[in-house]
Amino acid sequence: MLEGVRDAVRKFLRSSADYETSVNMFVKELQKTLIKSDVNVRLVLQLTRRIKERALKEKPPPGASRRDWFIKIVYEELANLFGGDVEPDVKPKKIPWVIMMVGVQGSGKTTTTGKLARFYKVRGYRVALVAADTYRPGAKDQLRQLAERVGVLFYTEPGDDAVGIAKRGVEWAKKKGAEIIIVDTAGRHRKEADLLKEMEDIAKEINPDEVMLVIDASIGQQAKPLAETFHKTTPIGSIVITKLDGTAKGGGALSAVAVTGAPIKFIGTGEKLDELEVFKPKKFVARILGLGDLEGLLERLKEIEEGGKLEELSEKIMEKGEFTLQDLYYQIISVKKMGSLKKLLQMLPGVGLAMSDKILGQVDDKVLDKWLAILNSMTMEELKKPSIINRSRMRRIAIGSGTSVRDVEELLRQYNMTKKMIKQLKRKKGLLAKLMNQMGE
Ligand SMILES: Nc1nc2c(ncn2[C@@H]2O[C@H](COP(=O)(O)OP(=O)(O)OP(=O)(O)O)[C@@H](O)[C@H]2O)c(=O)[nH]1
Repeated sequence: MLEGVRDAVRKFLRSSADYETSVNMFVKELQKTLIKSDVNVRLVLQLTRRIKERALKEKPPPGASRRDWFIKIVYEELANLFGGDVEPDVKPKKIPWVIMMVGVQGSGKTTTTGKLARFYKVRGYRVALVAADTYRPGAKDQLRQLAERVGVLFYTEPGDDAVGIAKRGVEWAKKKGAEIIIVDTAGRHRKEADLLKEMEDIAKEINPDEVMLVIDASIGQQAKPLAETFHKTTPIGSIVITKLDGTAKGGGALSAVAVTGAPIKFIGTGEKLDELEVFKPKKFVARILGLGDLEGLLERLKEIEEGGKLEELSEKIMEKGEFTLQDLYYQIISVKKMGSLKKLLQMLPGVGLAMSDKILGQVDDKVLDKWLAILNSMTMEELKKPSIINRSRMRRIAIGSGTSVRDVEELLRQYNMTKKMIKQLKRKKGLLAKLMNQMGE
């Protein structure tokens, strides 16, 4: 789902067009993908307007590139679209905790009841399931089988007294010492009004601690009126969106529900019993954006924001005896934050060593800025593994940083020299330590 976003991010980070053009291109692709995923058009426009506004207004902290900062903005705004910075609380607030499952037929309600039983069982709770769907033939048996497979308590009765079954089931489960009691209810009746009435009656009788509404993701933005209808009858405590694995419309369902303010607690991502996830908007969006890239990027921005730990950085490098472009990058950023090139030269084994006295004389802050621009145009992978930087990558980096291929080559040459020196130093230190040890023996 939303694969288009990941592609757009990739294109954006690699694009050699200027910043504003790249932003506009990205925003257009984002709009297309979201609308295809059935996100409400008004929401999409609001979102992209905010992204553009922030992209033009916000200044990244020194050392961070505008492009990286832009991805951070997109990340935050998309997370907002899907519910913001919440991490749902799935721990029962008291014991026993009674959950009543509601939702239309076919939404995956019974399957989700089984998944929840498993979810809580593996977290150490004693779970009981109560089958009170007296309308769909086979629903009770389906739940009984799920209960057996998961290995939890199970209650039902023959007949169609849904309210009575629910009530007696909950009482029975409490007597059996169940800590989590989940009641499955019908998803269809001859008339919608009857279904809602039954829901209301069951809720009155068993007084659930949580009413959980199950929604099939493939209904897209129709999830909003559905959630509202159910909420009017019985206040909905939480929502599960199922079948996110099988539809392109998941983005629509998630954003539509997020707008209502009802917390989405879980998402279903497959038919198997363990395919249930606690829904965390930020984690979800990170996945959409392509987690690998994003992790590196957020890590970079965090380092930049914290910054200033020059000695630590240097110590780490000497300890490892290895020096990557990423190290160089962080060092330069820290130096920029401190604002003095002299300090850099005193403290950095990396850059300091790389610059012979002759070069030292020529170096000024402009060189640092140039290097920073070059490093900023590299991908995380390139920073960590500079050996992959071939001619075509060099060209891209040069264009992205507004420098020349020769500048990129020069930086790499200096870097390689430094790397060698650090290795030698490390070896020397190691030898020295060995010698000292032998002498001490
Ligand atoms: N791919 C996928 N399929 C799911 C998921 N959740 C449920 N299903 C499937 O959806 C179908 C309907 O699920 P049920 O649990 O039987 O439907 P229900 O909502 O309980 O129906 P009623 O009991 O009549 O209300 C089944 O084939 C499930 O395997 C999911 O997250 N992903």
